[in-house]
Amino acid sequence: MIEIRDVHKQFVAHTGGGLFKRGAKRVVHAVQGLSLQAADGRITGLLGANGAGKTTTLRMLAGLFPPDAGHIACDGIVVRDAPLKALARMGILGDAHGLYPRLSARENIAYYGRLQGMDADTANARAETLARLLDMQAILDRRADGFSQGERMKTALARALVHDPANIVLDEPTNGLDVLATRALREALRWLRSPEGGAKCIVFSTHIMQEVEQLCDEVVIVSHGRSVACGSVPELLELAGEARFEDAFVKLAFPQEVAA
Ligand SMILES: Nc1ncnc2c1ncn2[C@@H]1O[C@H](COP(=O)(O)OP(=O)(O)OP(=O)(O)O)[C@@H](O)[C@H]1O
Repeated sequence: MIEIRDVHKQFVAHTGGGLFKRGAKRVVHAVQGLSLQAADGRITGLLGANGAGKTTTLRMLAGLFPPDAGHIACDGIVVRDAPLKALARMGILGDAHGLYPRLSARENIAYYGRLQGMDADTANARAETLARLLDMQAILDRRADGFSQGERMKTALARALVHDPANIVLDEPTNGLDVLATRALREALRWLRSPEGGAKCIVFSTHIMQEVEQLCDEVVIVSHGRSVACGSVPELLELAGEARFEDAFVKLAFPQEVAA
């Protein structure tokens, strides 16, 4: 279970300037009041436009930097207080997949297993199981350099799942994937959500409506760093009084623009 409560984060960005001139500083309010509650055995989508604050939120959940304010916990463990303990309960697929190019897919996966404290045989057996789940047996013993985008994503996802975490966090996982790879990923996520797949708590960010409609049990709409609405797709349609989800999203995420 993942709980994010009223989280805030601002950055100082440098604007303008030049080779010999300092630019001005500008405060960017990347996240300014975002909350999310993701339960086990459910897929929760963080849906927002470009720059809405999704990646920043997921990076704080992954303990990469702390929030300025607010509460982030995984299975009751506060990420800020015990990041390693919280991370051990999460499998994270970030926006950069960062595979070791000289290692095979199997070695990339097993190496992460070893870092998670698994012995070599267990890590290797787990790589085989995940290769079957993600339909990547054909590339398991190929070196990662030269992998396609879809092959890189599958390897990175298998690596994130090697320690069989109860919580799975994915940042825009279908970015750059073709229709078959996207469908395969959806299938894998549905299985991981099911009781046979471990009833995982799955959180992913996206700006793609179709993905949310097809996968999510719960959607949190993020706009300008804030969570502005949450619920199932039918609940959000009802809340917005719209028949199409895209129209509901625009109405809930950008009410001023719609009214103008
Ligand atoms: N390190 C940083 N320094 C300055 N500004 C940042 C930094 N990281 C993020 N931002 C800004 O914070 C805002 C939110 O960015 P974020 O990457 O979280 O959005 P997002 O919803 O993931 O967008 P996208 O869908 O385009 O990836 C943006 O305006 C971004 O420019």
